[in-house]
Amino acid sequence: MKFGIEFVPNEPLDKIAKLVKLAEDVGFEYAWITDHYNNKNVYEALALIADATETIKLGPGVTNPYVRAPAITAAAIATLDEISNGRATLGIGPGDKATFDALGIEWTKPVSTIRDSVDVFRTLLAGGKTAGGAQLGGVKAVQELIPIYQGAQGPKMLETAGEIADGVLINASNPKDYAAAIPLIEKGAKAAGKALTDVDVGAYTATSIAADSAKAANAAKIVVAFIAAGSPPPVLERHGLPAGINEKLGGLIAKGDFGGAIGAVDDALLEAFSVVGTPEEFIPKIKALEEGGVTQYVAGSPIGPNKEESIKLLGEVIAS
Ligand SMILES: C[C@H](OP(=O)(O)OC[C@@H](O)[C@@H](O)[C@@H](O)Cn1c2nc(=O)[nH]c(=O)c-2cc2ccc(O)cc21)C(=O)N[C@@H](CCC(=O)N[C@@H](CCC(=O)O)C(=O)O)C(=O)O
Repeated sequence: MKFGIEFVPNEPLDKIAKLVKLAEDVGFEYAWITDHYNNKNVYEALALIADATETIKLGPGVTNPYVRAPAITAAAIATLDEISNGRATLGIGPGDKATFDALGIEWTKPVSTIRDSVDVFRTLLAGGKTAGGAQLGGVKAVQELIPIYQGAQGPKMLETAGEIADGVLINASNPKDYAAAIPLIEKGAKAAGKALTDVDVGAYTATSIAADSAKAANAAKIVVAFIAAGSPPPVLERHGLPAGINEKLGGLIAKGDFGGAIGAVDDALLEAFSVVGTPEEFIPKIKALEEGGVTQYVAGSPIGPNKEESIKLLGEVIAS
């Protein structure tokens, strides 16, 4: 199992860079930085992280082909690859409607848009020219392939990821979600003449680890509340959760009653939408994901009550 870690660039970037260096030191292989317009810029964050680290692979987890033209993303990732001495990875996803509504961007045909953007990335990153005549010049044409990972959850997106991407990053924390996703990824991989083993299946989880189990669980509750609120009925059914819990949590969140939302998150919701506990409790949970076909465990927000402590504890899990 490979290990990755996610950071949201909404805190001081020098602090994030130090935490990524710590993650590298304890054995993490990938650092994924989220990309939302209302946070700090993903590429400036990645440049600082590249400068602070030596071996960890790093990239947006995930950007999208709507807020930046694919050629701009290709130039940004080629630049990151140059300044990180060949450690760049590119995570690309369809983004979300709320973001594009806020930015006045029309969000159409996400599957074909992702597919077309990956074509542009591969052409430009290999030093080629697109049909429209775009070509990277100022950055070293990247000879070796920069791995392209696709953020995906819907069935069509999962199948497309299996077909066109080197990896997939799935916002899910429970083996039941991978039991549903992996056959779709495999179908897409086979359509491209690949095997499932050619695709790095990344579990982009809501992680919270601490020496004290209850503290770990409590730190995850607000994140789980948001995930559950955004989960469609079929996902609730998959996890045996009560119908309407998404609306209930969504209502509490919408009126700013975060205490009420946290209070409504029980063990069943934690089990469905996060991986929480002590290092000893983590090991079988990660094993279960690995047996379910996950090949990269990505420790996503909140990571734990104290990020630095939690990264060190995850290092114990990686070493086990
Ligand atoms: C578009 C959507 O795809 P989805 O994969 O479910 O999108 C949910 C998320 O993956 C998407 O919002 C991501 O951008 C969210 N996301 C992030 N989004 C961000 O904006 N920033 C991030 O940092 C970020 C990180 C991230 C990490 C992992 C991850 O899995 C997702 C992440 C969907 O509805 N897909 C359906 C329908 C697709 C569809 O619209 N099909 C149409 C159009 C077909 C066409 O496009 O040609 C049709 O069939 O007619 C499907 O896959 O079946």
